[in-house]
Amino acid sequence: MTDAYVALEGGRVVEARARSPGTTRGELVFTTAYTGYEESLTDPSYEEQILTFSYPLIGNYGVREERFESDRVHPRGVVARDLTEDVVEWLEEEGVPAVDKLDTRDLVTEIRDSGAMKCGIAAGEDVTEQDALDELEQCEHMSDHTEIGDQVTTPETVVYNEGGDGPDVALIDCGAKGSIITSLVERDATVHLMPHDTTEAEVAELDPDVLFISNGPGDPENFDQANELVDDFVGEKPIAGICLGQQVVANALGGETEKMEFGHRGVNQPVRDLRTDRVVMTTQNHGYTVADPGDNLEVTQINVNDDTPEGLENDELDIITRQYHPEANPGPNDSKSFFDDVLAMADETATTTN
Ligand SMILES: NC(=O)CC[C@H](N)C(=O)O
Repeated sequence: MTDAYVALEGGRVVEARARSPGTTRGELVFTTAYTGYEESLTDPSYEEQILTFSYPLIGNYGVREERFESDRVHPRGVVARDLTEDVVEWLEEEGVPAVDKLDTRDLVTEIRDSGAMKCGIAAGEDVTEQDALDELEQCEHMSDHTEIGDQVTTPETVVYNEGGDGPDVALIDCGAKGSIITSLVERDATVHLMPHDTTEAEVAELDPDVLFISNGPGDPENFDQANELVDDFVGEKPIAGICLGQQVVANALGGETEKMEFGHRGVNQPVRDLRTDRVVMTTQNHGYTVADPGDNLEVTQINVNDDTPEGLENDELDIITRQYHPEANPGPNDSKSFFDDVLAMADETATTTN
């Protein structure tokens, strides 16, 4: 019996099985990752999106809190071929609707052909096709979620590894994954996780060794204050960024971002470093990209599949950003040395100014 419906932009409705009941809406995206469902489901970058897993069986090794990237599930809904009881229980507790028993290959192919799309879901006893279409009708474009930063940021500054021997990092929380904090703390940095709307005066008072803009959901143009901070501190402090962070840094320094067709979504995205000519496999989940890096940033890494910028740098101004996720979780650890490079910029500045 059909007790769930997935309505796609354009009006097509796909039948499914309800697992975690409810109605929901969001931008329909996918991940091709075959592991790491706990990490993906707790990644704040999926806020206001519905996540489709293309790998057919999700939940086969349980749900463990130590693998979470934040303290809650962020996608508005979950779609998979088969979800295990463990995952369903978790999603029910979190109040996040989930459906399975539908052809996810077909869904992902449709997203790849038509681009990221709006989606409405209705799941549970007595729901109708119309309920899913009503949700779809109310679904907003990602770029219209102008206050999305408020939904994912820390309400106040939190300090990790206070008194550590390494540099002080002001990590501007646009929806930061926990593994970014862990990667810095493992290198003995002190991380000051600060709200996305932190002011220039607040950062100046802290006087960190590095300004780091985190990953995050939605359109980078909706993170005005993070953009301002980059503009305020460029040339004064080393600057780093991951994913949305790279996009914000580019926008702040005269570049431009744009929405991609369906984004980069998986844990096997090949990236070429143009300085060393080496290729690494990377984790990615982004729907916007830097269309023009502007005059201040050199493109040092590109995506092998479509040549889009994956790394931006300015050696003189001490800026280094990545479009992919060096912190992994999920995905390969090939580019963890990014964090060493970030902290080395801080050490160099400390040596030259002392
Ligand atoms: N993971 C991220 O930080 C995603 C960045 C941005 N929200 C995008 O979709 O492009």
